[in-house]
Amino acid sequence: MRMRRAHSVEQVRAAEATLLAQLPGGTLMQRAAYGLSVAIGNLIGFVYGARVVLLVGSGDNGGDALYAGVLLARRGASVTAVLLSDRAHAEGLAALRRAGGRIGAAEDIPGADVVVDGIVGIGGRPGLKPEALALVQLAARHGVPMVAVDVPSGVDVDTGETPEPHVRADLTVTFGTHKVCHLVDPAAAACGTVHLVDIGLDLPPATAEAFQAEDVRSLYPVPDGESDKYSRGVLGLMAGSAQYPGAAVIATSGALGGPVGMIRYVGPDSVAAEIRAVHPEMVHGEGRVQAWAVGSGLGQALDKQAVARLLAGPEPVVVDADGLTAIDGPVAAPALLTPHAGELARLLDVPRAEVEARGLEHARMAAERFQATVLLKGSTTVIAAPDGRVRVNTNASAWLATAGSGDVLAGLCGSLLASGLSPFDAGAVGAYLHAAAAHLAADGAPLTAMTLATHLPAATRHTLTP
Ligand SMILES: NC(=O)C1=CN([C@@H]2O[C@H](COP(=O)(O)OP(=O)(O)OC[C@H]3O[C@@H](n4cnc5c(N)ncnc54)[C@H](OP(=O)(O)O)[C@@H]3O)[C@@H](O)[C@H]2O)[C@@H](O)CC1
Ligand SMILES: [K+]
Repeated sequence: MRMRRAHSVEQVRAAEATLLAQLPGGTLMQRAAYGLSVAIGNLIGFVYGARVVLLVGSGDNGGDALYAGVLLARRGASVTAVLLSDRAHAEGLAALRRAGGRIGAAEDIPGADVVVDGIVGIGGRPGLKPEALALVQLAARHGVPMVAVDVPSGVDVDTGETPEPHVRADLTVTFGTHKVCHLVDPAAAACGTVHLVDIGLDLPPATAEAFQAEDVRSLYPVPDGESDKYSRGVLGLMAGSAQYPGAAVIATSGALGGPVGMIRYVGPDSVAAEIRAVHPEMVHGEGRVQAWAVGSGLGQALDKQAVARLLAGPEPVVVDADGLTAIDGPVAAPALLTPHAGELARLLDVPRAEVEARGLEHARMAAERFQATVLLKGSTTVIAAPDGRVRVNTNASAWLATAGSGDVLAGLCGSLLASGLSPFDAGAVGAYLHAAAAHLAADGAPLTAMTLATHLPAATRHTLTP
């Protein structure tokens, strides 16, 4: 499967307007409603005799729900529409009545087989009005599956933020393209499974992209017959300390689980000895490198000037953990910064809760301010380039939240940089493979950073094998 692309509401509206001008009225809504009705049937597993409740708001989102209701009613479903506005889509409502649907109320919800959220779509503001919220909560209390039309009503479509109450769907059926809220948490978590229905929109470059295996395959630096350890790339590692020697061991493991040909460690003898005990192939001491990974576990041993020299230098550099504290302005080197929410909050001097609530916005802000690619770690990892492009990684495993997991990622991303990927590509490929390794290693149970790192080759093999 190819990259999942998300577009902004503005982009969708523009593409829709072009197409609307070429097609008979109502065609797009019919395409959307047909895809929606099929997806609803697939979710509940039957249509004939199914009890379907539509929550219908004032706009075209409600119109989609009504026309999907028409198609389901024609196939033998019992369809009721709960109208949340006296301006519900008039033609859709008339068509539903003709197909045998009726106007319903809250008491239809507890016995329903599915509730369809047509409250608001891309025209919605965040939040639900009290009446809508009560209906949504009623469905949740009775465990009735919820299908969101286009987006779960109440989320912020263009940012993935959820400042107000919103729908939590089991399935979201969207049209034409993904929206940012389908890819970026916390809204993405409220979408359930996302099903995309093609309605023929001709779209510009995406606002955000989510990598799939095929995208990783097209970028991964696979060595060829001419490769040697130097041409595959040498990674300089400035990580770990007497205080945290393990971070250097783990980052080395992450790097060796990537495509790099050799690791040079720069740091104290005692830490080098610990790395060597696990990875005898590591080389200790300065020398030519194609990229740097700095920061993991430096603790009080952090030499800000040494990090600042790398940030000013020509080689690309991954900056993680303590290394991030050396950044106070635009970075000259091609750089990939890998903060978690707390570290990004410190970098931007804003409260952590703001970064957690509005990750995409803050990752973008930092990328622009520091002229570096910013990979913000989280349940969806956001990767923002200084030119405004955004990628998100949506296949994370909750087991990844374990000590040392970030050191593995920093090493892996460094390895990808040293092999020639740009910071933006290294971030996206690194985040994807890191998560893929976590799924393999955890397999539904806890994992450690070292097991995560040792599963990188298998995760890479799975991903690179079509
Ligand atoms: N674009 C496409 O390609 C296609 C689009 N299609 C469909 O159209 C949908 C967009 O429809 P839309 O433009 O009519 O807007 P929609 O989301 O139904 O909102 C309508 C009105 O709701 C109101 N409102 C706002 N916030 C609210 C809130 N929190 N709680 C309650 N009410 C709220 C506000 O009205 P106001 O309150 O300001 O009077 C607003 O004007 C799209 O998502 C997709 O499903 C497909 O049919 C085919 C192809
Ligand atoms: K909706």
